[in-house]
Amino acid sequence: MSIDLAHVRQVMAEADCLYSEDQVEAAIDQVAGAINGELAERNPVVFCVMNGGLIFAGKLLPKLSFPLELSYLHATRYRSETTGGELFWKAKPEISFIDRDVLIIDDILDEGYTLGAIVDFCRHAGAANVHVAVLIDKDHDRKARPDLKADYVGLSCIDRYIFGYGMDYKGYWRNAPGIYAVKGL
Ligand SMILES: O=P(O)(O)OC[C@H]1O[C@H](OP(=O)(O)OP(=O)(O)O)[C@H](O)[C@@H]1O
Ligand SMILES: Nc1nc2[nH]cnc2c(=O)[nH]1
Repeated sequence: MSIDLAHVRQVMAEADCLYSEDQVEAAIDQVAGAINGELAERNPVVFCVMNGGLIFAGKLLPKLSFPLELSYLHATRYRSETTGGELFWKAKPEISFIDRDVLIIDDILDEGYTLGAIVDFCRHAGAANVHVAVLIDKDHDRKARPDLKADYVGLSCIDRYIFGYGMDYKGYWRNAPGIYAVKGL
């Protein structure tokens, strides 16, 4: 499907900045401090959830001051759309984590279907403990499992479609240096 780049540029030009780069970086520092305080002795296997978790993981990991193993997994339900559908596994974890602590890093906890499925998968596959870090938690009452909380949350946001810092608008602007809400969404 071809995409109208002029439209993609216009979305950025008209977007509302919810968090500046400095604010996001400060939130990442806080998350790193909390993880350093709690997981330093737990020898975790860390999984970055592609694609959205990439920037957050890339910024967060160098701030973690203990040895860890890193890999990725890829589960998606938005697939460049602005509403979610069926969860689709593109890549399951390859490093064994049986009886290990697992830390999942993702960009956003929105309705929570994605993280719920990932956490269930890790638990059923034998993880001793599953910890979740998200850059941002969207505030609404449509959570799939209200009991499913992230252990580490950088920021929270209003119920709008957001992009930047790993989060896309129709596949673009994951590189935006702040967190922005699309005008009208
Ligand atoms: O809480 P939920 O409503 O399930 O949504 C959150 C998920 O949606 C996004 O992934 P997406 O499916 O867009 O894939 P992407 O990471 O490649 O952008 C995001 O990265 C989270 O993994
Ligand atoms: N880019 C982006 N991805 C999402 N996945 C779930 N919610 C969102 C959102 O608001 N923005």
